Amino acid sequence: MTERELWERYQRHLCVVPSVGLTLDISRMNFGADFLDGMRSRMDAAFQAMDALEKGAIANPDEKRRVGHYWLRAPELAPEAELKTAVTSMQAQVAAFAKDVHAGKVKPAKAAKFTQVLIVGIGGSALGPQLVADALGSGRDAMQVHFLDNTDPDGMDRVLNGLGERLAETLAVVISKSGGTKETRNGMLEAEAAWRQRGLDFGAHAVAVTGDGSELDTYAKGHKWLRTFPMWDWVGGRTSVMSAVGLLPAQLQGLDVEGFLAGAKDMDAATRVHDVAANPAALLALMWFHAGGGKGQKDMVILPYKDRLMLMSKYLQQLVMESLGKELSLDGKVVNQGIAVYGNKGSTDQHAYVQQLREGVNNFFVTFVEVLKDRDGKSLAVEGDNTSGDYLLGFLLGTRRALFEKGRESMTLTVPDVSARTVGALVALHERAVGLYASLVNINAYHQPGVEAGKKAAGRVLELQGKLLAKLKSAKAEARSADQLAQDIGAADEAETVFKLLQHLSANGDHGVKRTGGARPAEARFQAG
Ligand SMILES: O=P(O)(O)OC[C@H]1O[C@H](O)[C@H](O)[C@@H](O)[C@@H]1O
Repeated sequence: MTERELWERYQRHLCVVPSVGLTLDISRMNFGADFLDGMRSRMDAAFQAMDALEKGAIANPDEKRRVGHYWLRAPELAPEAELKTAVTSMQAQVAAFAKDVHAGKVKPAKAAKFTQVLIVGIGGSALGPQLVADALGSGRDAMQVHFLDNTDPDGMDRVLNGLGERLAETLAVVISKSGGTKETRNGMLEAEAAWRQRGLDFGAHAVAVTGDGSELDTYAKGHKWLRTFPMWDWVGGRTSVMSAVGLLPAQLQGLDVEGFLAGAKDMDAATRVHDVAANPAALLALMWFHAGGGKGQKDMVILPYKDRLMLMSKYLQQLVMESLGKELSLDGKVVNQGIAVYGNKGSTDQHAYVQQLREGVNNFFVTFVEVLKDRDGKSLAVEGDNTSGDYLLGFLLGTRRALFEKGRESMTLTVPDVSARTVGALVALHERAVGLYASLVNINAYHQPGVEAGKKAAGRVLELQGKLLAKLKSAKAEARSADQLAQDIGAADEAETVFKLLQHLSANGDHGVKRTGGARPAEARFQAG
């Protein structure tokens, strides 16, 4: 294709969303002239399924749940008055609480004001708040936000020690839809202990966002936390950033929550239309389908040329992979669907893996994100008249061209700035694209049965550890191999897991397990100290 033809293809296919100032350019995807027409009936079915979902159909059949994240920014569209009230009342509660915190009406026991927020959550209960905080935050925010999003002890120490004295003025926001996620429970208990060590009452510094009657809800009420905010089963974790999960942290941080919701609402209006050419979510879904043959054969590389959007790939990784990575189709056939997502930011990535993108295995397509506004205020001329921002665009366009020359496909999303409106619109765009793509490939985007297997297996590992410790204590002084100990506890088939447990136990002082003997598994001996 000549540059001239490409320019014409760009203009012909450019999807423009004036309400949020976003454009989607699909001209550098190599779909044929008849692809869009050929997909029409499948796309129509996807639109219909989406319409039904928005009207309150059971769009998540396995869990028999409705899927209501679109109502979070347009409560008037909720199918029942109670749902509308639930959303508007949550929004009002969150705003009023943040206002009281900022004004010092809700205050800590031993400091004048809350100045820090510690969010404890994981997956959908952390990634949205992390994206929003990083994309929109600044040193001028009403409160500074910190995260515990894992059960890594050293990771937690780093955050809690970093807060140090400021724990006295920190508000802990523990977020878990189910209220039973172990990583979050552990983070909460570790945070509670850190407060206690400083002679502070955790409950007077803590709020929860969780489902009514969950373990976390019961704990928060039992320990007289400041309050709890609701989460509902009709909002999925990975699409919960516009529920209290994302809105409470954003309000506390002092971000433009109204703009965030309005950007999403405007994008929803643009992506609800059944006209593919005018609907950027439909086009995205179709391009994903084209690139991967409807089977996810190509990975999605997210490349925003903007530091503030660095977490977008991480956020989309969960949204896309947890939604689309499914073994079974809606009819119960084995399909092993999914699209792998990775990325970071440009131009930084040009100095890392873009080498492979241009010359290595051609198993991906890129979504470039171009942000028109460079910065607040004027820029320095760094070379001739050129600014750093001119370079950033130069690198984006240069890389895009270099990839195209080598037959590597890409799309470009162009947005005016990284404002709350824009971030809301980008989230909503991808939520809709994921839902439509799921219909195109006939899967349920709204459950995550695969996640449970790992959790159950982890439970069995900890059970095994309990038996192992009991055995080690009863057989004190006698050093035994992993194989012997596995047999002792009736788990001969699990010798490898037993060895891994012993290796970890002996590397840490918590349980007093000592290791002697050689470095290889068969040579190692373990005993209680
Ligand atoms: O919010 P929670 O119930 O604690 O869940 C946190 C996360 O963990 C689960 O394993 C799911 O895979 C995620 O979709 C969810 O967002």
